Amino acid sequence: MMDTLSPATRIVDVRRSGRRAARLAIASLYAELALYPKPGLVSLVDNGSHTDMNALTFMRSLFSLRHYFRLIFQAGCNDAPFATLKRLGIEAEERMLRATGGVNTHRGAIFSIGLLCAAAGRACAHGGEMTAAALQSHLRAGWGKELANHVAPVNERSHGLSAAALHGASGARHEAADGLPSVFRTGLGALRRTLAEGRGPRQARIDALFALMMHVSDTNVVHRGGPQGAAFVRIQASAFRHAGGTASNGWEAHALAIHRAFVERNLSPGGAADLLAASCFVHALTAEHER
Ligand SMILES: CC(C)(COP(=O)(O)OP(=O)(O)OC[C@H]1O[C@@H](n2cnc3c(N)ncnc32)[C@H](O[C@H]2O[C@H](COP(=O)(O)OP(=O)(O)OP(=O)(O)O)[C@@H](O)[C@H]2O)[C@@H]1O)[C@@H](O)C(=O)NCCC(=O)NCCS
Ligand SMILES: Nc1ncnc2[nH]cnc12
Repeated sequence: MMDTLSPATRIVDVRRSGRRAARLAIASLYAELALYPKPGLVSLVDNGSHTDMNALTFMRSLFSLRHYFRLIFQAGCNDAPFATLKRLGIEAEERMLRATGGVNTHRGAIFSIGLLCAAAGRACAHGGEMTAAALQSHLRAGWGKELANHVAPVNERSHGLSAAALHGASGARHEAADGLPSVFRTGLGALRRTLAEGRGPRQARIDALFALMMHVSDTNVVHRGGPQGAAFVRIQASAFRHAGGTASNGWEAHALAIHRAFVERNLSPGGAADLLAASCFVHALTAEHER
């Protein structure tokens, strides 16, 4: 679509879009935190399988990211190189750690939702409708090659890389290198299906989380519970979904029982939680163009 806006109007439009994207990113992180029951994960009700963080830790963390998402959106508008995104991501991680007293709450979300904000900025600058397909296309066209190289960096250590080395878990790096299929296919698909069946946002987010837990190679789960823990998560998520998910009358008691089973086993699907927030972000950002 030809750009018919004047340069001054374009600048205002991009700034307004960046602020909107940042608001939606923070709102999506809060929507994930507030969802309950969420197997093994921190919510406003309890701390799940975590002794090092609670809802306040997550609130401090998401508030510390309010400028980051707007800045990385603007970097995307300017077609910034991956090195710029990486610098913004590392600076955001440092602010997150200062806000949480050193606890890793949103490292994965800084990565996945940060990349989506950059893709949104690129889509905004190139014009055209902000659809999910356009977002995924701009993510791949903008930084696909660098993300493919980001899969196994040298001289870095992390829980995710050790889970990959020890157990072959693929994690956030592979997810992004593949164009975030868990967001654009699994998470977004589950959100849309449940809403189309007439159930509300809470049920849609629960169904999306369990779909993600079934399909995602989550390095948090492998880091904490090894391959056996990962198998347990998949089996429980599959059982919930085969019982009908939130279409089943007893879904809440079933989800609560799974939450308690994960806590007993110290399991926490933090990767699936991040991807749920990322799916909620894409759904909100593209809603007006996907009718
Ligand atoms: C690419 C990075 C995310 C680094 O990835 P890597 O795997 O090397 O490093 P980790 O530190 O392990 O972070 C991975 C986090 O990503 C989330 N995650 C896991 N699996 C997936 C997946 N399949 N798809 C997407 N995301 C995934 C997950 O993050 C969430 O869980 C963490 C909280 O849970 P917890 O159990 O407490 O985690 P820990 O503290 O590690 O364990 P304990 O000590 O408590 O037992 C929290 O991070 C949530 O967000 C994984 O933890 C990226 O960070 C990177 O490369 N950064 C450098 C900057 C950069 O390049 N940025 C690019 C542009 S934005
Ligand atoms: N609610 C949550 N609990 C634990 N880890 C998480 N990672 C992202 N969201 C999380």
